[in-house]
Amino acid sequence: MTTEERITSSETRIFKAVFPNTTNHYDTLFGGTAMQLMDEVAFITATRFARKRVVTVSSDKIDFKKPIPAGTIIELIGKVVYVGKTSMKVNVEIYTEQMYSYERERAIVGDFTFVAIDELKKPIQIL
Ligand SMILES: CCCCCCCCCCCCCCCC(=O)SCCNC(=O)CCNC(=O)[C@H](O)C(C)(C)COP(=O)(O)OP(=O)(O)OC[C@H]1O[C@@H](n2cnc3c(N)ncnc32)[C@H](O)[C@@H]1OP(=O)(O)O
Repeated sequence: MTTEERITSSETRIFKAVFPNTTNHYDTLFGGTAMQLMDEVAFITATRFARKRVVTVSSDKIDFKKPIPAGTIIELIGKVVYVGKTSMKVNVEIYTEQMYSYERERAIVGDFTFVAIDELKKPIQIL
């Protein structure tokens, strides 16, 4: 499989409903919860790309562009955007969808870098 094919096949999408137990006093999704979900989808994307153990080494700027209200559906999309020697960068977007209409908008975006490691937790080549 080419690197491009691996990038395409490892693209990962997760849907969640935003319930009140994940919201703050503004009735919108907690920023920390959003970041945990983003790390999770990024981790799954990186693992599906590399098919090796990976750990998060860094998260880049995360932009919270729109609030995510309780009672909406969110879609998280993880995509590998850079492959280095032992590291790779995964871009994660969160889209908000209204439950009872087709209204949809991009709410949060950020990048996460992972390093592939061996049994001794030392960096190893991604490919
Ligand atoms: C009970 C139920 C609870 C449920 C709840 C569910 C929650 C569900 C969440 C799931 C989410 C899962 C997520 C799991 C993932 C972790 O949680 S992992 C835990 C957090 N991460 C760690 O502990 C990693 C700690 N760091 C390390 O161990 C070491 O730094 C590493 C990563 C092995 C790297 O070792 P190093 O000696 O620094 O490596 P070095 O050779 O200098 O660099 C290696 C590569 O990394 C790059 N790099 C190094 N530092 C950086 C940096 N700061 N920025 C960018 N690139 C960097 C280098 O450029 C190099 O890249 P290449 O040129 O080779 O491509």
